[in-house]
Amino acid sequence: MTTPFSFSLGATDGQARTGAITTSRGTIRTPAFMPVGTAGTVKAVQMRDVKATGADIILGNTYHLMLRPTAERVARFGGLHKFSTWEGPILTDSGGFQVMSLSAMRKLTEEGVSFQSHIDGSKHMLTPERSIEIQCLLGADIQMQLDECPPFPISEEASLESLELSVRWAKRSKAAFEEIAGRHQALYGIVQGSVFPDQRKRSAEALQEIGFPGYSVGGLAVGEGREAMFGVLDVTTPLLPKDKPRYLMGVGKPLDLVGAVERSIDMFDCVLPTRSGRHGQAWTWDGPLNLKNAQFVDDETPLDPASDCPASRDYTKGYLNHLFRAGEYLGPMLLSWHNLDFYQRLMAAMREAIAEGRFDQFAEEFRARHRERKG
Ligand SMILES: CCOC(=O)Nc1nc2cc3nc(NC)[nH]c3cc2c(=O)[nH]1
Repeated sequence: MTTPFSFSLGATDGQARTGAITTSRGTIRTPAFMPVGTAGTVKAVQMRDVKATGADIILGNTYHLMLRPTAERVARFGGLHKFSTWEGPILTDSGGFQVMSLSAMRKLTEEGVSFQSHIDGSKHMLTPERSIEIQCLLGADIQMQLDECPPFPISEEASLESLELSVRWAKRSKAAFEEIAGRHQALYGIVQGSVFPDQRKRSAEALQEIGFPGYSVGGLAVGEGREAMFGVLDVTTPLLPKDKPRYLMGVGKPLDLVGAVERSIDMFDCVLPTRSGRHGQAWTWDGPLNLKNAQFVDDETPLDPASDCPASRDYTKGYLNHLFRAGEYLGPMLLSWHNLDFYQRLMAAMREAIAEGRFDQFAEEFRARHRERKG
């Protein structure tokens, strides 16, 4: 655990950029997509297969793991890497977003968030300090400050109050992190301010005052829509230091990823490839396919013959259709695996296009080909 966290910028092409994040557990090629490993598992996909798709880093959720099996038990197993057998870098969230979206009886105060577990109703308190303690017990290489993700829409004054709280929690998170984290670990600040440009500026400046090795853009992908999200990125990313990674949380569909890379985002996480895969939706260069659809019953072609991922190359759409109609476990397993492989191929294609100075052309061709809705 000696290699300190560092980010080196590679090629740039307009606002888009490539880079490499060095951690003590390996290098992350950016722009990067992080498969979501909510409860210490990327649902229905083995870690060796997640790695085979090209993922350099996965995400773990503090809220889920603190409730079950608890952070202390994961620590007794040697941390989340050993427990889950994922040997590469792990990023954990701070738990705030999921407490607000999953737990019951939650009460938010200056101190933190008290809530009842959605699993067994047990009472818990998440403070900036406790969130950092949990993320350190898990052994996360990249950690998040505890923040408040405001609902959308929200009034300007309520949004300002929320971002000010998140800034105070950023300070407390960093103080706690400096007390107990290792030099190989990094803590990101989270920019809030909803859809208000002046508030995004205020949040970005306040966080840089505190100083972080990376910055997340929070408060997005909460129903504001693609154009409003891009609009917030247009005003926010230019305010952030160019030599530090920018992470857009909870995003997104392939067209969201392309548009956000175009607006200089370096890191993404989203449950979409795995969650939609479990329900029969396959993501492809031409757009999403619902493999349960009758049109695929006799389809003898694979999802992507050009891929080296067995799930994309070795199975016909007709077989996948059959698996989902029969309710077979292998259906969600193969489609989650394929979707993760497609997402990594998209990220690799974007990294290559940026490095070769042809990202605009790539984005234009992708947007022309990738039909999100039929017709
Ligand atoms: C992943 C690290 O996140 C945090 O610790 N806080 C945080 N998480 C978010 C997750 C989000 N997911 C979506 N859409 C699916 N939007 C999100 C926003 C946040 C956020 O503001 N703050």
